[in-house]
Amino acid sequence: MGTWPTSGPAEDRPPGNLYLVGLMGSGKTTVARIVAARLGWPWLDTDDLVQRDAGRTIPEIFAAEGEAGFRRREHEALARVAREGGRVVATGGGIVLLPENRALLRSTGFTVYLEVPPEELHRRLSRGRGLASRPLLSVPDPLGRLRALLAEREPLYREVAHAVVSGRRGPPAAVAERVVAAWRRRGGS
Ligand SMILES: Nc1ncnc2c1ncn2[C@@H]1O[C@H](COP(=O)(O)OP(=O)(O)O)[C@@H](O)[C@H]1O
Ligand SMILES: O=C(O)C1=C[C@@H](OP(=O)(O)O)[C@@H](O)[C@H](O)C1
Ligand SMILES: [Mg+2]
Repeated sequence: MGTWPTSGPAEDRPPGNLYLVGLMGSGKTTVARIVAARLGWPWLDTDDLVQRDAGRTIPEIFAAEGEAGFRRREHEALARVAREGGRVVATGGGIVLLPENRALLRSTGFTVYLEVPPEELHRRLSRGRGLASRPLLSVPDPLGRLRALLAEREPLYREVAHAVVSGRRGPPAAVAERVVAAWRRRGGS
């Protein structure tokens, strides 16, 4: 973990972004909106940008272009957001797979890893379209897949994170408060 530029009063909207990373179901999309409301910043989700640009849903992009096509689009979305700055940014869980994305997350903002165990992710995503809307979890053993993804990605989340926050317990608003607290303490990690 490293430092992040801290010029200006603590509550100013900074030049960089506040990024949320973590596995599918860790609450990135839900928590980003609440953090943004608390800080008075705009927010966005790289998955929304990708879907808007493609004119297709994520399952449709995976079906038509494969995971590699999705990753290319996700990188383009992140690169654009990184140039603009000043937002709370929910990312997709696989954003850390590309080294160029990891470099952007390290250097263009403050990145928080929302840590949640796979069993809790599986519980959350088993409701509604949580599994069906995520192609990597549309498999016979989604919990096994989540465990495998965690083993592969956890070192990458830790590599990019300026702070690690538990997203396991409490409602989304409580998790958002932990993220805001980590952001206010930024610079010392
Ligand atoms: N702190 C939480 N406690 C319980 N459920 C949560 C929490 N945060 C998010 N969820 C639920 O988990 C599911 C996945 O959340 P989402 O924000 O889409 O995660 P991500 O963007 O990281 O995949 C949603 O149904 C959401 O309502
Ligand atoms: O972990 C992943 O590789 C993915 C996570 C998803 O976003 P969430 O993490 O918001 O579910 C979405 O980008 C896509 O289905 C791939
Ligand atoms: Mg999301």
